[in-house]
Amino acid sequence: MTESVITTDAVTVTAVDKVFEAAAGQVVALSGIDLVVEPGEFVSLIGPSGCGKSTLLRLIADLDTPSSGSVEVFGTSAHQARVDQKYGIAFQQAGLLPWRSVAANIALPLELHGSSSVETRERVAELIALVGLDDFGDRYPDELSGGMQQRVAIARALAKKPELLLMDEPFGALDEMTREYMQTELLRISAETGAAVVFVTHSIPEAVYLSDRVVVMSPRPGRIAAVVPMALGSTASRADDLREDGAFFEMITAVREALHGGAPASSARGVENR
Ligand SMILES: Nc1ncnc2c1ncn2[C@@H]1O[C@H](COP(=O)(O)OP(=O)(O)OP(=O)(O)O)[C@@H](O)[C@H]1O
Repeated sequence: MTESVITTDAVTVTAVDKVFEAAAGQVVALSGIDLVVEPGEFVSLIGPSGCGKSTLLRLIADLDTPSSGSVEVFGTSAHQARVDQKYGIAFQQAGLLPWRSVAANIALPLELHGSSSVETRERVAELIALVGLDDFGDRYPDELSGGMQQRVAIARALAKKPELLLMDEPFGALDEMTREYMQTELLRISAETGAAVVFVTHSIPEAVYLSDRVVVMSPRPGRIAAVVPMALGSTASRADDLREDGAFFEMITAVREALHGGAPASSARGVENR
């Protein structure tokens, strides 16, 4: 007799449409979206400006609801997953509270969830070490660089040990060197925590470097045009020198061609080749 192992997807998006009622009429932001993200998998969403990347992430995060179709997170509704704090979320702006220290910012979700002060202190110390901010726990956000602020935001998102991280251009405001460094750090952190990640980006190399699969979207209405698997080995084993590897450039070309419907072409509006 063979044993069957039942695994629950991290994210299951089924036949999702999203229509906004705007003053100028209806905007069909998403149409017929089907997407499954496996536990521990790193999936990036890329596509031209306005193709619905942020809208899709917001539906997964239960910050908005689909017009039709369904979104499940670890087998429950997106709403229930939010209530159960099954995911952490990080945006382009770190969104830290300026009057709270680094440690107190990271502690916030734990305090809101009623963790004891001993538990909170121990978990905050673990998280500060995880994101490499030892010695900065007592500092305030305005004393930190942009990259350090994003580390705090990532630590805060991980506070409740979520098995899913939702990230909307978290490194978009960083300079190129800091951005590459943070990408490598994010892969280390996601390997250490085992969390699945859904990551919105405008950068093709960023999507390629980070992802197991890159989801390429097309606009008006926002659809999934292609899903490109990255033949670059496990994300946990990727290091900086991958950026100079021929296989890396091949994957960049594959994503760029998918963005242009298979034809080699110049850059799509809102998508960066750097
Ligand atoms: N609250 C809203 N009301 C009306 N229209 C909206 C709303 N939110 C998004 N849209 C529209 O839905 C479409 C998709 O927007 P969304 O922000 O998801 O795109 P995006 O791919 O993340 O864009 P960008 O790359 O520029 O951030 C756009 O046409 C946008 O104008």
